[in-house]
Amino acid sequence: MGHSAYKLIAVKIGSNVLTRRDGTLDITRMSALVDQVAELHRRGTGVILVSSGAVASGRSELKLSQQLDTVSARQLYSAVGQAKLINRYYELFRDHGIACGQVLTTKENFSTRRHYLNQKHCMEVMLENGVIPVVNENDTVSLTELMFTDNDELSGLIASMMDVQALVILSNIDGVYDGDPSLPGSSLIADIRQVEDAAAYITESRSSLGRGGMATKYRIATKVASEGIAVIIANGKRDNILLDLMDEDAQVPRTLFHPSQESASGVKKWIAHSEGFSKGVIHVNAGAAEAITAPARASLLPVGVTRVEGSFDDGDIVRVVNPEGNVIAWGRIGYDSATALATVGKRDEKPFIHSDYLYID
Ligand SMILES: Nc1ncnc2c1ncn2[C@@H]1O[C@H](COP(=O)(O)OP(=O)(O)O)[C@@H](O)[C@H]1O
Ligand SMILES: N[C@@H](CCC(=O)OP(=O)(O)O)C(=O)O
Repeated sequence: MGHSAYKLIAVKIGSNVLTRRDGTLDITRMSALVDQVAELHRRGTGVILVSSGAVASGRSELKLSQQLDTVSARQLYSAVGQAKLINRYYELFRDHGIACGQVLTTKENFSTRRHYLNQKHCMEVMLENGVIPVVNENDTVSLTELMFTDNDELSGLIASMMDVQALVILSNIDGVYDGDPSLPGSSLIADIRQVEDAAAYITESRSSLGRGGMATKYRIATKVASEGIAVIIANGKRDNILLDLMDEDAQVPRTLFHPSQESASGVKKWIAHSEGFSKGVIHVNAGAAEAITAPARASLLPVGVTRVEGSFDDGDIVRVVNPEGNVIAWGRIGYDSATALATVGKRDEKPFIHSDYLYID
């Protein structure tokens, strides 16, 4: 697909793109990125921004006299920093005669289909009315154990939910390197296709402000690309980066994860990103494990289920575990937990999980 043909893209801007070395908000960089988003908007490409930077901008704003624990610091800094960040975006977009709006979300907002569709609707209304959504995690109220790994994970969920054609992840590095990027022998991998596996190259190192590092970017990028969405990792500190990425003739360094040709259904995409917030566990016997993972993809029937754990409602996401105790699939369950318990092992009952709603990793 020609890049200019993108109708809707998501752009994730990492903390370190928006902050200077001393931790202060880099307004010049922010302004340059907003100019490019505004230009794309004028050309008819819808843009959803996923912007980090709340904690970093709050931290540089406040001079505290006492030491704070991690949670207090995150809550305080993000409360102040997000206000500052969105205010900047608002003013910068207004200079272009464009309105932007704030979407603050948490992992729980993706955990039930109802919340998920509600959130999707909100962003659709914004886009239909020419408003640019600026998304971030609601760090002030997120529980530590239920947080997104980082905004890369959040941007993957948003890209998948909104059916964008491309997800651009802007970081402080040109893309994925085939070795430690700080070593002279390492070079940038320009293209990653589904069959290749570059995971071995990625180390745990990350920038001083980033949460997840390249490992989450890579994991998210391959998953999103497998859903038919192009994913580009590029350097947000490079001038004109966004417009150059959209221009096929511009030779700009980046890593492109080529999109799979098979696009997944809306429900399957939701399930694929839901592993972290499944509500229950369905243990299955060997026959059922084989049937649901076979290429023909059978539905999971009660007769193959040996045990059910957890409390869930009809329509929630559950994990499917084989007799060896490994998670082999996720799916949207067709029973609440009480009815599921009463139906375990029975014949001639409707599927626990219909094959359309089963996701095999
Ligand atoms: N193979 C690799 N290729 C590129 N970057 C890598 C690799 N392995 C580790 N990294 C690190 O990942 C960092 C980017 O991730 P992160 O710090 O989370 O950025 P962001 O704040 O933009 O999300 C790079 O600055 C780099 O130090
Ligand atoms: N929600 C946080 C983002 C933290 C985060 O994931 O940062 P990054 O790794 O730079 O994308 C903030 O706005 O500070």
